[in-house]
Amino acid sequence: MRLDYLTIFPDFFAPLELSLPGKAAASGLLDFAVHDLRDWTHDRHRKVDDTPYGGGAGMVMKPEPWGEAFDQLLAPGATVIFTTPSGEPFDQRLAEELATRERLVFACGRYEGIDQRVIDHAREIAEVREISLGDYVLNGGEVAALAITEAVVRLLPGFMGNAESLVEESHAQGGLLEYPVYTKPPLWRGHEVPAVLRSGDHGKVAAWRHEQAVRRTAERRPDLLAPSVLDDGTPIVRAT
Ligand SMILES: COc1cc(COC(=O)c2cn[nH]c2)cc(-c2cccnc2)c1
Repeated sequence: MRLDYLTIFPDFFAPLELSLPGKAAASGLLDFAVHDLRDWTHDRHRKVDDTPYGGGAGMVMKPEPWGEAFDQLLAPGATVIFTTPSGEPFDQRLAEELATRERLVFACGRYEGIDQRVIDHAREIAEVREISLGDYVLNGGEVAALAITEAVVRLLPGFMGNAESLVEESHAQGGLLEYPVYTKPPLWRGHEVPAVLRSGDHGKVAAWRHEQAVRRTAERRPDLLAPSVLDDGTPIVRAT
């Protein structure tokens, strides 16, 4: 998989040098490049933003630098990801879908956003996904791009040392939250490890873990348990 990042803060992605296992990058499993959007400006001030048509506070990112950057980066088969509060919600299912792509180009917006024509133009030449990390506003799309990168890359074959742990993870096991986990010592500051986990009875351990996952999900994320459609397929719309 090839990953490209377009940003006015390229240093934001320095952690990728640390976090993406060196062997993976070296073994050709993964290749990435960070690009400074200002490299596609031609004025003395390397201007990337301007005032919004229609007025209003803040600045909007100009279309020209993005267009020239895309001309260079959007090889056939690329998927462009705009990280934005107005995007589709990112979840494990979407991570699994993105992990099937050959090339992801992250377009990290700043200010009040990117001129809409950039997204409209990108849709004419590539697969485009507008993705939100959550219902909050960040100053830029870089943090979301890093989070999405980590969730996707760890799903690629050969990345997780112990592929078995991927299978067991929550949001993959029928959408239940993860059960509580324990390790040595058996007693710590007056807290004991649940006896069942030390019983050696794998059946009982599995049952206990499932029960804990269901209980935790019911307490913290009842929305994950509630059906979204009626038996006849009619979508259930919940009053918020
Ligand atoms: C303040 O307005 C914004 C902020 C951001 C930064 O990203 C987030 O805040 C975010 C991302 N996932 N959850 C929140 C991006 C855009 C934007 C980007 C592209 C096209 N259009 C708009 C706009």
